[in-house]
Amino acid sequence: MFLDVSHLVVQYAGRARPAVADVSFGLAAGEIGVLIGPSGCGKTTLLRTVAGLEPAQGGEIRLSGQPVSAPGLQLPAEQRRIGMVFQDYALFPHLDVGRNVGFGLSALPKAERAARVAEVLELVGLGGAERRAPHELSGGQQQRVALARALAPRPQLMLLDEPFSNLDVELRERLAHEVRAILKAAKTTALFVTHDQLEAFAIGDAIGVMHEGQLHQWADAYTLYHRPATRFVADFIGHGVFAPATVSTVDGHVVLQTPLGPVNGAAAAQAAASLAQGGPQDLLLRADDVVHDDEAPVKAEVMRKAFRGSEFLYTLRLASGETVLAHVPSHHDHRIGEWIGVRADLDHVVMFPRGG
Ligand SMILES: Nc1ncnc2c1ncn2[C@@H]1O[C@H](COP(=O)(O)OP(=O)(O)OP(=O)(O)O)[C@@H](O)[C@H]1O
Repeated sequence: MFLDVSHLVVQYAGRARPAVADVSFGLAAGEIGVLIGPSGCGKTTLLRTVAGLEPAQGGEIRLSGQPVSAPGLQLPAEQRRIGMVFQDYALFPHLDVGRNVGFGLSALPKAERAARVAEVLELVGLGGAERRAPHELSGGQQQRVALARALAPRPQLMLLDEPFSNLDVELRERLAHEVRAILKAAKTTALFVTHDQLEAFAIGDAIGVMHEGQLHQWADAYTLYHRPATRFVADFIGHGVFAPATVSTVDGHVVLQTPLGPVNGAAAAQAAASLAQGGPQDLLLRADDVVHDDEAPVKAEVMRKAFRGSEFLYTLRLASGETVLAHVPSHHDHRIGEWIGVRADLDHVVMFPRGG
């Protein structure tokens, strides 16, 4: 692994619990990792510790095989060859774009510096912008200049902490894709922090979900969504609810009972196997497991709806009183208070012990 974080512990003085608690993960060279989690879960602390801006109390960080943080060792930030783009990492307002980008290149001869500045500006789509002043640029362009400035000295690792959080939603989504392309073109290994799932999915080769200092899962987006390792990850990623999982045998077949009616087949067999391990369990019902079907015998009342372009996210209440969420194509525009038919369409089941 190019970046190797192993059993890392970071605890602020006077705090009862560590901000980062026994966290381990790795990034291969050229890979982009994303840390995601609710406010206060320790993402920024972890990133700052990798950067060398916070001391670790335990564990090890290796960069390209070399320990940069270990018991008795904390390599200073400036010796780690790490580039950083932070939300509040503003450009120098009195320097033009070229001087901003060339800021970390003072060791290079003038001509080489100018060539490298031109090269990274080209990379971020701002070729020829050297003479422009930061205030003449849009927020998105300024962040691309900040990215160019961080990339210019050829860091071995890039760290980005919510670099788009001051920008509007549409621009954020576009920039997320652009930044991924730029980092890939620069063949840079990068670790990115966000609390926005769509941003994480757009950027990350691997995504780590953190909660209260712990890393619950480190996996690609597909695995996080479909095979969440813990109940917290299942709840945090995507839209869904938990319902009690029970199986029964009907005419010799195993049937999974859900609030949306019985489910047969592979999903039922999988649920039965999981329940056989003992103890009550809950079944995750994602919004895309709940299908609107006028013919379905189970009806649900539309409580809320959020328009998302191609689909609605409906919040539905069943006659049994339980709430479920459903993604429904947006041409099915039902009124609040209307009752619509719903059924479960489970490809596989995700279950966790109750109360876990
Ligand atoms: N300098 C500090 N001194 C003491 N405690 C701190 C310090 N910085 C952060 N903390 C605490 O450490 C925990 C993790 O904070 P951190 O900023 O790493 O979380 P985060 O996931 O990045 O949150 P956010 O998304 O809100 O930025 C929180 O409980 C926070 O209050």
